[in-house]
Amino acid sequence: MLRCLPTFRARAARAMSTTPSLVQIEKKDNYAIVRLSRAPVNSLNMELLQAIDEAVQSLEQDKNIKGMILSSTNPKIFSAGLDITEMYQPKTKRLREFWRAFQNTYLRLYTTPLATVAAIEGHSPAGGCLLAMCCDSRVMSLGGPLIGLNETKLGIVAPFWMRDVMVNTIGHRETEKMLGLGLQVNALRGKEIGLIDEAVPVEQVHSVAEKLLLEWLSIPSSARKLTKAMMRDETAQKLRSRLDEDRSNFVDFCETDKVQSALAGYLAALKKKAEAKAAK
Ligand SMILES: CCCCC/C=C\CCCC/C=C/C(=O)SCCNC(=O)CCNC(=O)[C@H](O)C(C)(C)COP(=O)(O)OP(=O)(O)OC[C@H]1O[C@@H](n2cnc3c(N)ncnc32)[C@H](O)[C@@H]1OP(=O)(O)O
Repeated sequence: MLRCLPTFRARAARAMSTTPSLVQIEKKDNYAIVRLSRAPVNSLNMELLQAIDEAVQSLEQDKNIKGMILSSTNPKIFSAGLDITEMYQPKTKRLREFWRAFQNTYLRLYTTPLATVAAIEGHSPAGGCLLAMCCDSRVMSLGGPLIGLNETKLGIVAPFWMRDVMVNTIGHRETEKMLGLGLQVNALRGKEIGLIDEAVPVEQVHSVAEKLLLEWLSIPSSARKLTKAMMRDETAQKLRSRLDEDRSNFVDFCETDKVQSALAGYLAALKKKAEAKAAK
């Protein structure tokens, strides 16, 4: 048995070196930094969504961990949102499972008793914006990066629960404009409308995120958790009571010719842009 151990260790090490983790977890004293790590742009495919859900769940079960900072290994991109290739020319079974993973990740992150801060160094459109809005606070870097729910610009519609989270964050009228026009804003504008709590130079994003997290963690734990639940459970419950219906709506909507051709056009535009960038 003892002689088997090095072989087992070597195999495990080999497996780790060949299977890059989609989410990196770095534990500090009483909190963890969770870094999205799916190259090139952290687009949220089913496996990344599941990995985020599992990461948060495992931290919830660690009695030493009270909070987390959600971040990215790519300083230019927090997350490019849902992986469009999951929705384009999909297989129905996978599409349903993909949406289930998105629902689960949202519910986990929005209602986790952990204190959560999003450290947004780079772009954060659509699903990326949702992940950030699920956190208790958001810090974003000044300059180029943009954040927002841009779905309408792709010819698709965000589900009611993405809208609800935005309404809870920035209010009804700002959501009406952001969502309807598919707007993305920079950190300064984000701060003006309450989408972002702190807009700072990129090199300060992590230290300010830590400061905000420690502020949440300075509140007596049970009072903080019960208040979070009081603020968020009603919104989460709305989806929990309609999970199947929401999945069916998504699958039906996604499989329409109109949505498929909108997604084809958007993917082609992204590809063209990437090719032009590579040619420079
Ligand atoms: C009524 C009932 C309603 C039910 C629900 C119905 C519908 C569903 C709605 C669901 C809600 C949707 C949420 C979403 O999240 S949709 C995704 C929206 N995301 C975006 O629009 C972002 C698109 N990407 C970009 O804008 C840029 O890529 C960037 C993130 C700003 C990064 O720019 P840059 O660094 O210049 O990188 P590239 O553009 O060159 O991209 C590199 C490669 O990555 C590919 N890519 C980018 N984003 C995605 C994505 N979201 N999914 C898949 N792939 C993506 C890109 O094509 C490049 O690939 P290549 O290197 O192979 O060419």
